[in-house]
Amino acid sequence: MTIHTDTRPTLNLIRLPNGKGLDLPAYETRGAAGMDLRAAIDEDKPLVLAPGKRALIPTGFVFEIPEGFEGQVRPRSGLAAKNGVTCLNAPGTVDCDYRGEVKVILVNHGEEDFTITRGMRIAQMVIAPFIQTRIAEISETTETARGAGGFGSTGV
Ligand SMILES: O=c1ccn([C@H]2C[C@H](O)[C@@H](COP(=O)(O)OP(=O)(O)OP(=O)(O)O)O2)c(=O)[nH]1
Ligand SMILES: [Mg+2]
Repeated sequence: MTIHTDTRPTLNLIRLPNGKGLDLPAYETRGAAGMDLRAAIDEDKPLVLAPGKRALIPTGFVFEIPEGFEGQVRPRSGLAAKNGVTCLNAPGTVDCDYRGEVKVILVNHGEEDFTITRGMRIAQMVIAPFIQTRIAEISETTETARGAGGFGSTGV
């Protein structure tokens, strides 16, 4: 018999009053990189995002992201491709010391109104490791072949 242990880090979360009854953020498939986040808006107050407009949408949860990891709030490609709806600040950064409600900044780059209803999966969050560096001010950098070339310097 093989005993499978789940070695994944744990993501603790707290459900806020506006998250009552919402499905937990979840990985929709076995290999999904991101867990989908749902709109914790009022059932009887759908949010109509007009073309060019943005909105800060609550998810109903506070996440306790493990130390050394961040949450990256990213768009869902389906909303982007079909409706032109994306995360304005993609990827949004959720710090591991943040203890407020995770929110999603959606923008409608499409040509039609986009209606967001309670529980709609509006974005996804990827948990990724990060490092912090020591920061040191210096007077000269090392020489490299690239030098200061960038922004298309190597051609198309
Ligand atoms: O899409 C996002 C981006 C950020 N946050 C929360 C978690 C994050 O830890 C905090 C601060 O984000 P950020 O550092 O990107 O924003 P800021 O404008 O620099 O605010 P602050 O001065 O609070 O750091 O806001 C979200 O809930 N969703
Ligand atoms: Mg900041």
